[in-house]
Amino acid sequence: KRFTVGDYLAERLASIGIRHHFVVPGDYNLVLLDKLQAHPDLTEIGCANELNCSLAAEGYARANGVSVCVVTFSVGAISAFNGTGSAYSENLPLILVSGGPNTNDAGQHHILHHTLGHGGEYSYQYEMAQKITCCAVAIARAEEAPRLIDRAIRHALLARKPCYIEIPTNLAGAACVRPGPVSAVIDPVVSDNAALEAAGKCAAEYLSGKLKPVILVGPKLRRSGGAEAELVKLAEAMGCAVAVQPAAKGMFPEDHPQFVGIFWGQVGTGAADAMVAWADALICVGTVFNDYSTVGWTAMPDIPLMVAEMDHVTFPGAHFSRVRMGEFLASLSTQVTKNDSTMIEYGRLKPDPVMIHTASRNDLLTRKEIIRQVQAILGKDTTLFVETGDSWFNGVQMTLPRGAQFEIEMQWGHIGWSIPAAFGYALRHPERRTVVMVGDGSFQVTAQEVSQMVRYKVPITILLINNRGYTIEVEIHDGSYNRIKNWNYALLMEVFNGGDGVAKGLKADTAGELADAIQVAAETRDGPTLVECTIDQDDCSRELITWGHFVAAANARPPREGQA
Ligand SMILES: C/C(NCc1cnc(C)nc1N)=C(/S)[C@H](O)COP(=O)(O)OP(=O)(O)O
Ligand SMILES: [Mg+2]
Repeated sequence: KRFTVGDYLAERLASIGIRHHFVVPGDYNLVLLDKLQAHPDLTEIGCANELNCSLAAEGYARANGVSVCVVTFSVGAISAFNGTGSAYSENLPLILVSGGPNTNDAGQHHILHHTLGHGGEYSYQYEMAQKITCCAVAIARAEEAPRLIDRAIRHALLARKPCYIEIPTNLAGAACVRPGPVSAVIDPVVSDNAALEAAGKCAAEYLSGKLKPVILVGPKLRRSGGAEAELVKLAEAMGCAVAVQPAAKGMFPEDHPQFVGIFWGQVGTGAADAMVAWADALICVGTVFNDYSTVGWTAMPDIPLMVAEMDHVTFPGAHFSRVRMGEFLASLSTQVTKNDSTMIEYGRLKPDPVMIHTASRNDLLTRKEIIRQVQAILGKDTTLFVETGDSWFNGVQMTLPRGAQFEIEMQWGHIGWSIPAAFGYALRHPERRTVVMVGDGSFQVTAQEVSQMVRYKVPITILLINNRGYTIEVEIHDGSYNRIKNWNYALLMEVFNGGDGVAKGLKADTAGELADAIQVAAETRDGPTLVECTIDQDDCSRELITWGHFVAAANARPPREGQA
């Protein structure tokens, strides 16, 4: 049997640990899909559309570390660019593979279907892909496939960013040599010893004489290839307070005695805001200070920072390249001296879930009651996905028990991300309980992927918070455009079952109905359970209103002199 370009790609994908590939077929990629499907370690997962396909791959990369999405040229890839953008901004190595035109058509003024129809060059997609990936390759001859495929995949793994591989429809089945050792693609970059040592000395200087050091954890702690264990070791060597940015929730254990809460300005939790403001030294690990995580730039640390990133460390007045985060944290934890002055009584988190009043069964459902009931089901094997919307604030306020995971897409913030992303994630982690909190507006964007959860029997609990519209936008700046057409969401499961599925769609208008629905979902392992939770349109968190005000103010800043 001839070994082909498609087989080469399949072999590489399997050898870097991918077990599921997300696809939407099209005549530019059918032969390629045959080759991928033929690989014994790869399972083909069909998606309803390419936006969902790319977002499912984004979610899979959260679980697996790397993922692949395979689409057809132009009409497919341009939708998949959105999930690729999410992977880029969320630092996830998603491999975007697109079928491409037959190599005989380029430069012949042939007008091809699915393309812009000008009969000219067909490199526009590859050029667009270069903007949203760390490495884009378009294979023009089978002989160059191994070099280009290996280069793209290695770049993605090292940079923790998506890459792009374009394979013409008539090359997927062309003869190709077999891949060499996979170590050539996956071997990590290690620190430069001299830089590592110098960075350690600089850190000791930065910390010496400081009275109140605090560690601030950001999302790139995990996204940089996981230095979470080293971070706990450093924190325990110092004994100081540890605050966590909202997009990093769950990356430091919340039951740890040094955890002081989520640092999100005045909408954070516990003592985090006060402790970060009080610190005289901040060790920032994988932090991202964007407009949303700083509450419209109102919650920015105002002291000189020490920042550890995936492959460099910076201090006030010093920068050290090729210092890997994990190695730096590990070496630092052997050098620092204990300084637990920030572990004051005020900082110790009180588990506040008990503070929420328990509604009686017939009470109309409220946001707080939903939080209370979801908090009660969080366990060591739960992963909670929180969608853009008030679900961000509801989820951030929950307390994660040891082992519970939290997934949020706070940099890209694409409403609807959570449905396909949770689907991709749960395929890779069938042993975990995946729970999604998603608003009605977001759900309407990618609802089709629930049918794939039914098809692949993925046990996900979807808590759809129906507050009749785009409430985040209402709090930022209201208008008619924030109203949406209400659906009968619970009935959708009948539609998605299509006569042969068994998934359940339940409606919860009262506290009792929610409790019953959560119980049904907990017992359902052979497919998703959708619970439509009805709450009042104005029942949103105080934090959303505060945050919305400051984000609106940041958006409204007048143009600078000469910009108007
Ligand atoms: C429309 C938009 N953001 C703008 C937006 C528009 N388009 C995409 C793809 N992503 C986005 N974030 C947002 S946050 C809605 O309030 C979400 O509504 P919903 O899911 O219903 O949640 P809440 O009611 O809790 O806000
Ligand atoms: Mg809503």
